[in-house]
Amino acid sequence: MSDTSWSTSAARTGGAPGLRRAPAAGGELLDALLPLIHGWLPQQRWFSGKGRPITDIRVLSGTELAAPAGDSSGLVHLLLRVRHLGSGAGDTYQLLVGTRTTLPTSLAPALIGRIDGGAHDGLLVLDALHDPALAGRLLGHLRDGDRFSCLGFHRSPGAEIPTGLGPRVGTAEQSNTSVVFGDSLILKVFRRVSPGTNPDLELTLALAAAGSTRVPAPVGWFETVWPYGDGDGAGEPVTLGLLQRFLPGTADGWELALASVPEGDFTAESFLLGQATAEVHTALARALPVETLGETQIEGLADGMTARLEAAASAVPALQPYRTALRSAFQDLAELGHGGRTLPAQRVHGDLHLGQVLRTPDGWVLLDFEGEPAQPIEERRRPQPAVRDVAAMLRSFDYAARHHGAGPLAEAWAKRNRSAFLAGYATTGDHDPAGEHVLMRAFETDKAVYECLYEARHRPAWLPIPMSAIERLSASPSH
Ligand SMILES: Nc1ncnc2c1ncn2[C@@H]1O[C@H](COP(=O)(O)OP(=O)(O)O)[C@@H](O)[C@H]1O
Ligand SMILES: O=P(O)(O)O[C@H]1O[C@H](CO)[C@@H](O[C@H]2O[C@H](CO)[C@@H](O)[C@H](O)[C@H]2O)[C@H](O)[C@H]1O
Repeated sequence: MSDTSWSTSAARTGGAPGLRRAPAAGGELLDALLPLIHGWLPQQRWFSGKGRPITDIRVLSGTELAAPAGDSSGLVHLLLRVRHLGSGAGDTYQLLVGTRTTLPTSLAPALIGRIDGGAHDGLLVLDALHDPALAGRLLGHLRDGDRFSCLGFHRSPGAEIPTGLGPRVGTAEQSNTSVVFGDSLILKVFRRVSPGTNPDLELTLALAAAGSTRVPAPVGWFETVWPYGDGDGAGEPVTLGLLQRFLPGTADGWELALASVPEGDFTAESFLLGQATAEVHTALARALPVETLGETQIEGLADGMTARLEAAASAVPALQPYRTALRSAFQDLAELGHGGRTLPAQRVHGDLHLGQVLRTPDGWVLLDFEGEPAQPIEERRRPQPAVRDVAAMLRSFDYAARHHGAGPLAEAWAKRNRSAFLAGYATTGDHDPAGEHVLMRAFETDKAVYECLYEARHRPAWLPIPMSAIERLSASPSH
């Protein structure tokens, strides 16, 4: 299949990447697209730089995905480096941009803008994932295992990708964009990307290969090569999208839990969720490398948590009064190591919460193994104590309980479900985290600190939820 690509420079041009081999038409199209994207990008839910003025948008790579004969619409894959006032290297975003000469009314919400002047005057530019025909073309590339320059599409061995599946974009508030095809498949297109295989792909493939049914089966993926010619990550793979089986008619744990707060009985589900989490941990520990953390590594873990606390406290003033008390949770963790304790570490989910689990008729399924989106991929791929996920899920019960306000009933709901989850985990896992007070307090504190920063940035009205945990955790010593 032919392709036109505008790759990035391998050479250093004043420290910044630039375009190499830009065919006149391609370069012109990119020049015309960028001003439109500049205005559109900050309005997207997945754009993480909201509120910070954009100083610079640079095309790291632009690849045209050739159209089938007779199709006049264009499809261009872009990796864009966006920099903000006062920030360093910036973030890299993935866009799939469609071009059309006319636009049916139904596609109006997908419109990014209209090119005004030049060789492409009047061309309509749209978010291709919201255009069913263009999204269908992407699925076709996955089916056929196509390659366009560095952009490679893959179908999992033995997996089938049927034709004729109608696409629709998922409505969930997301960090990425997912397209559901005919209630059979779901394609998650990662929006903010970085060098390295995304753990969502890596762990899903590993779990499926191990025969686990606790993740939707991976069906395909597409990737490229990190387009910087120099510096960190040069030449590393970059995961761009993951196609999985869609599980229709399921409800996520957040919706189900909320429906039972504060008086309903959700404990049987929480117990099963604890079991499912432990099963996934066991499978991950068997399938992927494990480590034993000794004194120095445990100290490093505790130092990392302290550093996160300090960074969060500078950004969220409400955390300031609790800094000393919270630091003690991390000091106690370091003391475990000094006292000769070692900790098993393994690959984990990394951002487990009730919104990341689906209840199917056969039980709970875990989604989105990406880890915390703000962490570098290298960090997210590091083996860690499995209790990180356990503590994160406990936080989620607290969130659900307090979603409609605090009170004794909400508190009792959280307590019941946290205990049931821990009990379920202990019956299936190889250890009982409930007895690990120091570990649990350190990881729960670390998560609540992360949540304060997350909420302050994304949903300030929710900040009181993690802040109430901060109050509780700072008042309760580990011993
Ligand atoms: N395989 C699937 N089957 C059914 N629904 C899914 C599936 N994968 C994701 N979803 C739905 O899409 C939502 C977002 O998916 P997720 O992987 O968490 O994306 P993001 O990383 O953008 O948050 C989930 O909460 C769930 O409701
Ligand atoms: O789902 P994402 O991978 O985008 O994760 C981020 O957003 C989550 C919110 O959507 C956030 O989770 C926090 O809020 C949840 C309720 O909305 C709650 O269940 C979680 O326990 C709480 O941490 C997550 O932290 C963030 O990384």
